[in-house]
Amino acid sequence: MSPGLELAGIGVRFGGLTALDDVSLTVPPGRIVGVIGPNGAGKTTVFNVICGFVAPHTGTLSLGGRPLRPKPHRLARAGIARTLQGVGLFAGLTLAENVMTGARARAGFVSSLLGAPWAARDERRLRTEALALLDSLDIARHADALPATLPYAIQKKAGLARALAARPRLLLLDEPAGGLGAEEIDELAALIRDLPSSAGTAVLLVEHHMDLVMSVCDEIVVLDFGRVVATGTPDRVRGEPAVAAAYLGTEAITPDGAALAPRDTRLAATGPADAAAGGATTRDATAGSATAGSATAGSATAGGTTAGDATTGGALVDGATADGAAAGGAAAGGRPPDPPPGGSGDGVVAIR
Ligand SMILES: Nc1ncnc2c1ncn2[C@@H]1O[C@H](COP(=O)(O)OP(=O)(O)OP(=O)(O)O)[C@@H](O)[C@H]1O
Repeated sequence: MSPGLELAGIGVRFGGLTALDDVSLTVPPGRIVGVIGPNGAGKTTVFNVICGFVAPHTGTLSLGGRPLRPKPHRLARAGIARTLQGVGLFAGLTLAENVMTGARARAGFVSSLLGAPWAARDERRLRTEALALLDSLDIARHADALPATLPYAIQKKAGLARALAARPRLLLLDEPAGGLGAEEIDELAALIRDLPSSAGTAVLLVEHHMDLVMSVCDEIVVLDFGRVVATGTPDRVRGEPAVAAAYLGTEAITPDGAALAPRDTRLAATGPADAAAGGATTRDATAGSATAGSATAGSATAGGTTAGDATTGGALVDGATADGAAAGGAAAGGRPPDPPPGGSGDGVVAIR
């Protein structure tokens, strides 16, 4: 079996801020790997590297055994599909038409553009495929409705259908549980668990909802301050002290023996930008430290080197951007306080 996604030694800096530091992870075909970590840990940056919105300064990427040099507008051709944190459907297209855009991205259909004689047949085939996908997610009855007329959970499923229509080798799921209720999340978990086995797809999931992550992932990679602090099965990761430290701010020892200070007091000046920032943290300031926060945000903004920043959205299908949805890569900002131990509002549940 050909290898799936491999990231080796990926490093990303935004000015003086180290967003990713020597991050390595593998997602074999047919497996689901989750990336978790507190706010600002670097999860979205991992996705943005894979999608080509952010260029790493160290490390290599490969997909299917070949070097991956992602171009955001050609992701589907590279075998990658991504769902967005929001929904990101095209507002003016029906659900079926939205899903058809995913299939077009895969196949590079130009027949309809050219008015080729076989265009109508191609379109019928795409629609049949789209309806089958919507049916598999139990939303085919909404095929001809516009997204805005439907409940959020159905729009989310349609976003998933559109990504699947590209028949990706790698599926990136960006906080799929966001905005869903408990019952809908259970249903989503069942769908996600079925994805790789049915198509041999490698699935990389970024999600704050721990119950979902723990229930669907074969393996979990835990990031904190841009570093991998734990990797393993859900059961193993759950018991890692470094994970508790990352989420709860307790002192802990990483698997390689390095001491981790409580998260909110950790300082790590790494370069001129930090010096200019008056020795502020290399990451977002912690809650309650307004001075460090503005200094860090200032240095990051000044040094921001991404191709995407706040406008990296809508990269679900090649050449397509949907109604302004942002796929991450937000400009530097303060790191919101982490949820309290044992769970919080906003659907975020801490490790337990
Ligand atoms: N384009 C950018 N320019 C400058 N700094 C950035 C940029 N994108 C991300 N960062 C910073 O890099 C760090 C990692 O951000 P990232 O969005 O990857 O974290 P995250 O784990 O996805 O957080 P969240 O859970 O809040 O979405 C943060 O400190 C963030 O402010």
